[in-house]
Amino acid sequence: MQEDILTYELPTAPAALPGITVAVLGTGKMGGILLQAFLKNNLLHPEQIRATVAHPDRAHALSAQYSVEVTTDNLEAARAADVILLGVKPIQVPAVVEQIRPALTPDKLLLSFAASVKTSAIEQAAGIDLGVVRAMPNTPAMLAAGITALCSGRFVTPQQMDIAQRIFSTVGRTVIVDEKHMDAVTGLSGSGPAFLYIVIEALAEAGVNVGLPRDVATQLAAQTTYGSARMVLETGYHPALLKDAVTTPAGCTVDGILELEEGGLRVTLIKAVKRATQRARELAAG
Ligand SMILES: NC(=O)C1=CN([C@@H]2O[C@H](COP(=O)(O)OP(=O)(O)OC[C@H]3O[C@@H](n4cnc5c(N)ncnc54)[C@H](O)[C@@H]3O)[C@@H](O)[C@H]2O)C=CC1
Ligand SMILES: O=C(O)[C@@H]1CCC=N1
Repeated sequence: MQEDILTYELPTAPAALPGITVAVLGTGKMGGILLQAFLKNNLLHPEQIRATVAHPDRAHALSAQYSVEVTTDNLEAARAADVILLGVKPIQVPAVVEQIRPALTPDKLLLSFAASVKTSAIEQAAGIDLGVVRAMPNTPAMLAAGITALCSGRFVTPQQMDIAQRIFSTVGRTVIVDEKHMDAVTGLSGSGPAFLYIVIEALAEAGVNVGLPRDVATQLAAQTTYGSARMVLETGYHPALLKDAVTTPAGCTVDGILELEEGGLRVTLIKAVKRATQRARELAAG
C-alpha cells in the first residue's frame, strides 16, 4: 500500500486523550495508518503527536500532510512524549529503545506494535522498570475496522493498559491476550488481511472468468466477504451453520464447496497462518 494514498481531515471535536503526548517512532505503513486514525478520530490533536521516520524527505512530506511534528530524531520525540509507540521493523526495536534511553522515565509507557519482539526484550533494552505494552494491530485500522491484540509487560499499571486500549480502540476492536499468543495473533489477524485480499482477488478473477465485468466482480467479491464477516461477528453463529444456510440441497453452492474441499482451501489457509506464525517467532532475531 502506498503510504501517501492516506487522506487527512482536521479534527474538530475535543481530543479523547487530553494532556498526553504520543510519539510514533517509525511512521511507515502501519505507523502512518495509526497516526492518521488518531487524528481523524480525535484521539489526539496534531500538537499532541511527534513522529519519526528514517529519512528527512519523508519527514517533511509527512509533516506537511498531517500538520504534525515529524523528524528523524527518535530521542527528541521520545523526550516530548508520555506514550512512545515503537513502529520500526522488529530487528530495529532494541537499538531504537537503547537510543531513547536518556528520555525514558518510570512513568512513560512504551507501546510496541512490532511483530515478534517480546516485552522482556524491550524492558531489557530500556534498562529501567517502566510499562511496556505489546500490540498487534492490522491495516483495516485505516477504516477503524481493525483488530488489535494487546498484552502487558511486567511493570504496566492498569491505567497504562487502559491508555493503550483507548489508543487502539480508535482503530477498531481490541482484545487482551497472554503474551504467549502474540505470534499466533500476528499470523492470523496481523497477516490475515493479506490472505483475505488474495481470496477477494481470486473471487473477483473467478467472476471475470464466468463473464462479469471486473469492477462488478470486485464489488461482489469484496461486499460478499465483508457481509459474511459481519454475519459471523453480529449473529454469533458458528461459521459452519451460516454456510449451511447458503447451501441448498442439490443446489449450486454445494458443488462449489466440493471444489474448495478438493482444492484444499481449508488446509492451505491453516498452513498459511501456521507459516506466518512460525515466521513471527523468528522475526525479532532477523
Ligand atoms: N504492515 C502491517 O500490516 C503491520 C505491521 N506491523 C509492524 O509494524 C512495524 C512496521 O511495519 P510496516 O509499517 O509494515 O513497515 P514500514 O517499512 O512501512 O515502516 C517502517 C518505518 O520505520 C522507519 N524507520 C526505519 N528506521 C528508523 C529509525 N531508526 N528511526 C525511526 N524510524 C525508522 C522507516 O522510515 C519506515 O517509515 C513492524 O515492526 C511490523 O511488524 C504490525 C502489524 C501490522
Ligand atoms: O508481515 C509482517 O511481518 C507484518 C506483521 C503482521 C503484518 N505485517
